[in-house]
Amino acid sequence: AYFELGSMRQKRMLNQFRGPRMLPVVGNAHQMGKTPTEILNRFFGWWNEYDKGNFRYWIGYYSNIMVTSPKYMEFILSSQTLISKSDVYDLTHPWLGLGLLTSTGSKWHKHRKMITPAFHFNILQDFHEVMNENSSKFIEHLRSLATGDNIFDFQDETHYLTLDVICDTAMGVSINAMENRSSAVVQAFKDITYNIKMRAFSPWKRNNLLYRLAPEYPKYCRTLKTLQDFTNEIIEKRIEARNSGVESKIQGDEFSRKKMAFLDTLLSSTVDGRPLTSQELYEEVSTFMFEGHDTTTSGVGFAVYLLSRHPEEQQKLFEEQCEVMGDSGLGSDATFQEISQMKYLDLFIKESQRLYPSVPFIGRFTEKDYMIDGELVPKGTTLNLGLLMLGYNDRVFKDPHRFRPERFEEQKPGPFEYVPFSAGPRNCIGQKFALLEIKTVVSKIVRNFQVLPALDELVSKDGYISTTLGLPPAEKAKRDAHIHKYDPILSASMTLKSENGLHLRLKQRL
Ligand code: HEM
Repeated sequence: AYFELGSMRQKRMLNQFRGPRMLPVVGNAHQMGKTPTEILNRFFGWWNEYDKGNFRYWIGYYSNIMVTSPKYMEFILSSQTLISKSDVYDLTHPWLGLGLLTSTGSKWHKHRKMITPAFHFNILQDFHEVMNENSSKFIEHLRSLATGDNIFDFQDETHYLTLDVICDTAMGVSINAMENRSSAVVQAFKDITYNIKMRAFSPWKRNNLLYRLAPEYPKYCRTLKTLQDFTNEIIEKRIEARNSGVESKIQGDEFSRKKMAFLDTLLSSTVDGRPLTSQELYEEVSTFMFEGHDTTTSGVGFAVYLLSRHPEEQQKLFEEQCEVMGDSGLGSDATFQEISQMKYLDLFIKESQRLYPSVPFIGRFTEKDYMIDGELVPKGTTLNLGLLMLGYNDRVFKDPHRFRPERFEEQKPGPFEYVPFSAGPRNCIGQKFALLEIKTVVSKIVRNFQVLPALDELVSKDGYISTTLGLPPAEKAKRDAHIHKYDPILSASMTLKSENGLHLRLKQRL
């Protein structure tokens, strides 16, 4: 009775929205599905049913609106007040606390202003050196895997690369994850990101109290402690080194790099006229560690996945590399400027983020009533912004299941019709960093290897992707017949590493 009475006003207001019929107490929870794939299919099913617009659904007494209309996107993403995150972000709190991603109100405003200069053009150029160094190492490692018809899990390998890049740029230390992959810290980073995503899709494990009963809970606590100790120790050492003025003098030491790590920017910054507290430093550095490597892993992974399925587009990319780098420059590092000249690569990454955005959904929570596009959205509503769905809207992207990078040249989507990095004041602060890293790695891969799927028959024959997300049921059934166990995106979800991984083969070009 308490919950029913408490949600009466919301129910009355939300009835104006289209959405599936709900049952008492459970709402629509019984229809959601259990696995990430089932959940995504359910969302796409409703989205098609409600004419590719917004729809509301209830999980028990929690009201949700799936937002995909550009007008709503614009209102929400441009708002300076509707910036509180939905409860799914609470899953990151034990690790990240309240850093830039999860904080709200004046803390977020002040920290955003303070952190913005950390992505200044000059700093990004220094970071590009780190990206180049690490991707060269990565290429050498891939070379050792590119023997004969060897099949390996590409996503898994990429994870270590992006971890090395973010550790060096965020904290100024090298953990050499590519070589020390079994170290406790490296595994801890890997485990915690998997854990957060897995819990987001699991209604029971999402609950903190119930999660304590899960068999993996003790391991989760150990992982958390490993990460907290590691990050706090780096911060302490960095502060000590700064205080004693020995930063640049220790030869061969992990603190000897001259470039400015993100942590250094934080240590030289102030909020309300005071330096950041240890807790604030910890929260922001950890946020960057999380946001800065998992997203780029899937960014590189999905781009390379598409390379393997679409040989014509791969060839076009290779030709562009020859043009920009010159035949004799194919083995060298691309400069910042050369990367910006790679126009087809830019289109290719845009198209891969349309189909497989690294961040498929983002969430907000209304702390008061909002009037959006003539509709009253009541206080206490969770707004799930379906960035993933935007890419499959055939009113914006003609023939959306077709992989065609050129589409971004021919017709630009509106400012709120394609937003893989979000938009407005709370957009991705690391967008330029991310694109630079993804392009640096992909450009090197294309120059050095021909990327092939695990099995030849997985190559797309008609330019269409094999993912069935968003297709009407009849077409979906037709394509389902071609699903192959090696295809990671079909066999699992967009966001969770599948049981099969992203299996590829490489043939050396250089
Ligand atoms: C392909 C790569 C990436 C994608 C697609 C991506 C996407 C996004 C999206 C959609 C948001 C909005 C989240 C929300 O509103 O809840 C976001 C926020 C954020 N991103 Fe990224 N991101 C990427 C890489 C990075 C990198 C490399 C960094 C750091 C080096 C980074 C740091 C952040 C931070 C700190 C926020 C929170 C910003 C704020 O709330 O003010 N991201 N990102």
